[in-house]
Amino acid sequence: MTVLGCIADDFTGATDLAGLLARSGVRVRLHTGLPEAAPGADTAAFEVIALKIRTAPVEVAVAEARAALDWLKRAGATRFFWKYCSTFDSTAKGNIGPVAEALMADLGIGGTIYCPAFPENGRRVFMGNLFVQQQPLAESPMKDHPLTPMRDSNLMRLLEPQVTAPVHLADRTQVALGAAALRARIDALMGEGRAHVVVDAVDNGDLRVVAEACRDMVLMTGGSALAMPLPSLYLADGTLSADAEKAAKPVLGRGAVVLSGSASAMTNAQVADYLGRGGPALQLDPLDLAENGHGAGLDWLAAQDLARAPLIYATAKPDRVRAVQETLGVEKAGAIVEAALAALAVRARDLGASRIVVAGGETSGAVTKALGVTQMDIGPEIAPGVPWCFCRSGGYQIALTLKSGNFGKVSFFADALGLLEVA
Ligand SMILES: Nc1ncnc2c1ncn2[C@@H]1O[C@H](COP(=O)(O)OP(=O)(O)O)[C@@H](O)[C@H]1O
Ligand SMILES: O=C(O)[C@@H](O)C(=O)COP(=O)(O)O
Repeated sequence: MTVLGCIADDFTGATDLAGLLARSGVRVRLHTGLPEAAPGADTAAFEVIALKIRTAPVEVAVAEARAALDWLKRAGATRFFWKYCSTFDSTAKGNIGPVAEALMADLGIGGTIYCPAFPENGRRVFMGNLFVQQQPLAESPMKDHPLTPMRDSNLMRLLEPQVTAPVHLADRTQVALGAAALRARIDALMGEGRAHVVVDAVDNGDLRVVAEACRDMVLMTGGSALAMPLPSLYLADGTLSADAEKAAKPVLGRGAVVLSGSASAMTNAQVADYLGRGGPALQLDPLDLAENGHGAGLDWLAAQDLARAPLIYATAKPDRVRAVQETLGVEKAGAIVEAALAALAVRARDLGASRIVVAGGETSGAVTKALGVTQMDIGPEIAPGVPWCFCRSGGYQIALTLKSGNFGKVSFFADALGLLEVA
């Protein structure tokens, strides 16, 4: 029986959430996209549905999230988690707020909480302001994100234009009073009407207090780290019985490929590190892709020794990305790169790559869809929030890791490839 039904707004975010829940040893099942079949009798305690709605039009995002909620309800879930990015990636239109309000309406509830903090990756919320390492969000590299540039650090100001009900803050002084006092404060802030409450958290201890205070709420929203304590809280209070079924480790071949479509500061550093190791690499130029398609990339890939894990990347510095976007438009530039990397992933798999490393949230969504992956088991964690996932694609058993642009150490690509045993 499903205890918690989770909806994630992108694919990297979903593997992040599933990986953190799975740390507890409970069974977590990840669906990429809305499952076609109705829930069966074998639902996992934690079911995660990965959508690709972070930058979708609001109506599309809301419709898909509501369909996912309906599936999770039919799986037996009575509590739900809406997972968005730890850097609150969204625009004034949404989609964090509109999806939360649609879920609240469908669940018949008046309020929910918002806490994107992910301290292990340097995301902390203090007095309603989101920090990335030591920088306020709007001064961090997220200010230059190609699709959702974050130009304000204050979560209340970011959320207000996205919702119709009032936005409040339960700050760290209230979190410091412990779970019971915090819950009383949140309930008071929510009052009788509809309301949204941003909650501070600067470390995992704070997140445990917030999770403990809110664990029986019908809907919680936040980053993966807020959900992380829930399995142990549910095990402790008997909501969940111990169920430590783990994913079986598949035998994988030596072929691998690294596909990078993230333009984040961290991914730029990771690409530079991997290039420095001297393996085969191909840089994609979006302007060239727009004019000539990605046939040349497919030919290049076919000539590579996949045991050397070639890197194919569109990753570029912000000024280069901006120049491309000015020529092609933001959406078209993104779509062209995503389509090329998705096609290259399919070709790499068909050529024998059984370990596929993908960098970038939108990119991961495009690649996973093209590979026809519908369900994944969670394997070992390469870095906080980035597990290897095992799945089937086109008749092949593969391992896929979907790395958020900002996650992982500089050596992430080599770390990932070094972690799994190959035949
Ligand atoms: N050189 C480039 N020029 C323009 N757009 C790019 C370039 N490289 C990547 N992109 C696009 O930028 C977006 C990056 O988003 P995403 O994959 O979600 O990465 P992140 O995880 O860093 O947010 C994608 O749509 C991708 O196709
Ligand atoms: O919460 C996070 O930071 C991640 O799980 C996440 O959502 C990453 O999104 P991308 O940076 O777009 O990969």
